[in-house]
Amino acid sequence: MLLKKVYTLVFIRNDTKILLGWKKRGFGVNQWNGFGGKLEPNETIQEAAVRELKEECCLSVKTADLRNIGHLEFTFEDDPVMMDVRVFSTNMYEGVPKETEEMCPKWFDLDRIPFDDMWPDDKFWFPYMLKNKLFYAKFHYKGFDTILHYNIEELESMEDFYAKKST
Ligand SMILES: COc1nc(N)nc2c1ncn2[C@H]1C[C@H](O)[C@@H](COP(=O)(O)OP(=O)(O)OP(=O)(O)O)O1
Repeated sequence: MLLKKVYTLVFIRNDTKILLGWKKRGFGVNQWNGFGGKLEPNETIQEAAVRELKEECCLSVKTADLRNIGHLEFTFEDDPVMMDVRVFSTNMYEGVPKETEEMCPKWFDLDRIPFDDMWPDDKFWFPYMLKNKLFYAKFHYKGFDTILHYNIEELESMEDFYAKKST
């Protein structure tokens, strides 16, 4: 049986650029990614997303300005934990991105995303995000470099997706 752990993943972007962070420690170290992490007790997913963004690159966002744009599930061979990742995006934020002990932020042009230095799954679902399509994707890894199989689908509505998932 799989144990589920919920994570957030936030992308700050506008029509031409996206903010990524270079992970300096922990899971996914030495790769670019969005900003996020595990939920703390008694925290909503949106609250966790806001907190992790602030902790990792010093930007402030309001929960109401976060748009849930996708859902990712990651499993790893011989590991009973499924990572359940809620993906958010916004162009509404306050502050200037700053390096922290966990992440070093940098803006990238949307046509120059550094996929060679990112999780291998990103190249499959980023195109949905960049075209403003909602998505649900599952990836099963062997180790951290090899995707054994995956599935990705476009969604009409995140609300309908979560409503169906909970039944
Ligand atoms: C496996 O593929 C993944 N791809 C992408 N793009 N992002 C992933 C993948 N697996 C995990 N993530 C995301 C989900 C989270 O945003 C972070 C991992 O969070 P982390 O382990 O750093 O959580 P924290 O609560 O910040 O951990 P600390 O206890 O170290 O602060 O990566």
